[in-house]
Amino acid sequence: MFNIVLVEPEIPYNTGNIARTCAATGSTLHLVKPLGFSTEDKYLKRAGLDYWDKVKVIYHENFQELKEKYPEGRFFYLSTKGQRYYHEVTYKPGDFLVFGKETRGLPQELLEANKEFTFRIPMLPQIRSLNLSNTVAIVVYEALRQIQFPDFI
Ligand SMILES: C[S@@+](CC[C@H](N)C(=O)[O-])C[C@H]1O[C@@H](n2cnc3c(N)ncnc32)[C@H](O)[C@@H]1O
Repeated sequence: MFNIVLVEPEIPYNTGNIARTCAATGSTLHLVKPLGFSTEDKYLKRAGLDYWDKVKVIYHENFQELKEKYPEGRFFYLSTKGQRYYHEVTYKPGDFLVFGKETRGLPQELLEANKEFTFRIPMLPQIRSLNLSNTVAIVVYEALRQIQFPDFI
């Protein structure tokens, strides 16, 4: 349905939680290397529970490689630096929702090159950022709401 892209994720239980969200929403999970953990990590597996076999996971050596694989893809970048809100996008099935690493977010040059496709989730001003796995859930469920949760119960 949607494509969730994690660029260089660092914390295994975040990626495990996100894998569970992907299983629940029929989203494909794209993991862009380098990863900050082993794919055998016990926290990664535990956070994803027994849902791992229900998720399509695709690994990419770097972000450029991923973009070249999907030349027709529509890419939306999630960052605290986005000038517009995430719910202002009109999402379509197959869209790529791109999230940054826990410590540093998405690379500055990627954000600079994609300003008009970069969106933020509103927060009170004194807060630096939301947890990565929470942002994925917020955005993918907004995207699904817009397409009216096809086949969901
Ligand atoms: C913990 S945050 C990274 C924090 C980093 N200092 C920054 O400002 O980007 C990890 C990722 O979660 C997503 N994220 C967290 N809070 C967000 C927000 N309010 N709006 C949009 N994306 C957010 C972004 O994709 C970000 O790259």
